[in-house]
Amino acid sequence: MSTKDERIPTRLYLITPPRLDPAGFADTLKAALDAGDVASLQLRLKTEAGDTAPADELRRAAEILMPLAHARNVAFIVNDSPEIAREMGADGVHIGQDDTPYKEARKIVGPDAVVGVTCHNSRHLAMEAGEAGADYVAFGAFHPTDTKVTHSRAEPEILTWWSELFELPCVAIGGITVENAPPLIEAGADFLAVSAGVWAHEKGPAEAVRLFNLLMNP
Ligand SMILES: Cc1ncc(COP(=O)(O)OP(=O)(O)O)c(N)n1
Ligand SMILES: Cc1ncsc1CCOP(=O)(O)O
Ligand SMILES: [Mg+2]
Repeated sequence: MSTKDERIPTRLYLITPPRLDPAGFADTLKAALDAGDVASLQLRLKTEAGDTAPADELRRAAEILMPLAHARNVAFIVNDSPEIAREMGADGVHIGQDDTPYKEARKIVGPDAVVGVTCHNSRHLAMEAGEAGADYVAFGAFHPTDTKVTHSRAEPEILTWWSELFELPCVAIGGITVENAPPLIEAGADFLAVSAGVWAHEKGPAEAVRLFNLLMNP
């Protein structure tokens, strides 16, 4: 087991707000991505009812926001839709347990794209996803969140368990803020997936990205 010092630093995985005007969001996104290291940006657009946003909305947002991410060497991940991920030339897709099954998603996006899988607080789901060929597993929710209705609560121990047993990266998600992030970093999260903790930060998204980076690269 690597000691904390030897570990590759945890990195930030930003999740867009669930509803946005891509043209109006562009400057906010640029400022956030310019404020510190960000590994990836997930386009996660939802209807008021919580369903995946219509394809044309995903396409328009990707057309505007993906170039901003790529210009800063930030991977662009589409949530829910492997078809849109492939069509728009995104770096990958994130799928949950109620989305396109992994094997089908992989067939659509191809072998070189990133496919991430929601595993809630389940060791079994994570081992299943890893075995199937997922590029990362995501555990959560670690804290209460208003961004998504969640039914499972994960504890930091699952990050340590995963990191000590497997090479595959693990992502922590759910209500993560600058204040509650340290135990998740210590526990072994390779990435912190954050939405409101950045976009709704009292000092603005850019400052939130700067503060998260201070935690991860002290
Ligand atoms: C990195 C990451 N982890 C988990 C999720 C949740 O995905 P899912 O369970 O499919 O729920 P929705 O986000 O689609 O509402 C995620 N999007 N990203
Ligand atoms: C998509 C998702 N999956 C589990 S919690 C969550 C919401 C993440 O957003 P926030 O960082 O605002 O809690
Ligand atoms: Mg989903």
